[in-house]
Amino acid sequence: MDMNETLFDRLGGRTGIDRLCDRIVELHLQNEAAGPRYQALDDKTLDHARAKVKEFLAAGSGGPVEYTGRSMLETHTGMNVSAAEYVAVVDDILQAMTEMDYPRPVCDEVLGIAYSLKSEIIHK
Ligand code: HEM
Repeated sequence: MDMNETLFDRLGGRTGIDRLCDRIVELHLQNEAAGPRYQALDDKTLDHARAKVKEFLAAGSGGPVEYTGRSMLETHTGMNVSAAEYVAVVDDILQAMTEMDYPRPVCDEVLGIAYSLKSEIIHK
């Protein structure tokens, strides 16, 4: 592995990240635990959230992108997201990455980012 390559590059740049996030949101919509949260959104709100998630991962993985969305705390405050919903969302991330054949170390890095955000998202 080229250690100079950013996570953004290893995710396939913006093309790979956009495709990955599309699949993650598709899985969220079908998810038994977390699905209702996303099904409840109107198309415009869901499209907006999907676009911001792409930007968030592109910026957070070291890509040449600025995140212009709301903070994780601000976004999820008032939702009272449960720990079970959180696990369900992280499961979808791993499933999408596995389907897309990302190497395990790349999956682990993304899951690490997801877990690092947990306290900003659940029970808020
Ligand atoms: C790794 C964990 C997560 C990340 C990185 C994440 C990221 C984001 C981002 C970037 C947005 C859009 C922010 C904006 O509009 O400016 C968003 C919105 C949203 N997230 Fe999360 N999220 C996570 C976990 C969750 C969980 C566990 C749930 C609950 C099942 C959830 C439910 C939602 C909903 C419903 C919205 C749309 C809010 C709205 O605009 O009304 N998220 N999330």
